[in-house]
Amino acid sequence: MENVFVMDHPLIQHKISMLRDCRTGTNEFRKLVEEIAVLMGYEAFRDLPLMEVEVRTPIESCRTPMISGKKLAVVPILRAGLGMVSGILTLVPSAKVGHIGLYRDPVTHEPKEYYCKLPESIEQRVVTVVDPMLATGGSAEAAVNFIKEKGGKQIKFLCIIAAPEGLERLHRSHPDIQIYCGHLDRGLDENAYICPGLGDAGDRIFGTK
Ligand SMILES: O=P(O)(O)OC[C@H]1O[C@H](OP(=O)(O)OP(=O)(O)O)[C@H](O)[C@@H]1O
Ligand SMILES: O=c1cc[nH]c(=O)[nH]1
Ligand SMILES: [Mg+2]
Repeated sequence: MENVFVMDHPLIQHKISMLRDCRTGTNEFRKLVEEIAVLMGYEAFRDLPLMEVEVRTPIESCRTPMISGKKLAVVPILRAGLGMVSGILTLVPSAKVGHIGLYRDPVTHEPKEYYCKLPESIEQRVVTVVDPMLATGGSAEAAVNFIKEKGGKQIKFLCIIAAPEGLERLHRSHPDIQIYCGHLDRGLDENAYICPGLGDAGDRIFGTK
């Protein structure tokens, strides 16, 4: 699928396996989510535009590439997406941070909005939406809808684990955005949880249940 990238890096796969393990506690889980976000961000930012700048080394002056003045924003889907923000900011520390609050209705599994605050001039930014889990795709689809309604144009979506159902829904609704998945799992169960998945990402990051 065009614009869909499933990661195959061994470090990402290894860390995802550790996340899945039900014996992995909150502290370690949170660290792993952050580390995976760094590794996924490294791949996802491959296409950031560069420009040549003049730099004087101790030897001589040269023209050398730096990230062009493109503005960046990272937008976690609350709560679980918060766990990936620090990893992305490690790579792009000057990015602005927006927040979109959504939770899944326990019966319909459709997303309910409770918060949305995005950085200014969103239309000029590369917007990286982060959420560890892409299950039915309802939350990601709604988040991208909000960002587009506010003018966002260049959007990337990063998830650690995707179900085929959610990936297809998000790609069908928003074929223009780039979707990066750490791993594509088998599918959803009757409660719309990803199988084998890792359980409830928000609860495991924040130690709630
Ligand atoms: O693709 P979907 O079917 O929409 O499911 C994925 C969403 O479910 C989880 O959030 P949850 O509703 O558990 O909220 P939380 O992060 O506050 O725990 C997850 O972090 C995604 O946002
Ligand atoms: O498996 C799932 C599905 C939705 N949200 C999660 O946190 N986990
Ligand atoms: Mg949750």
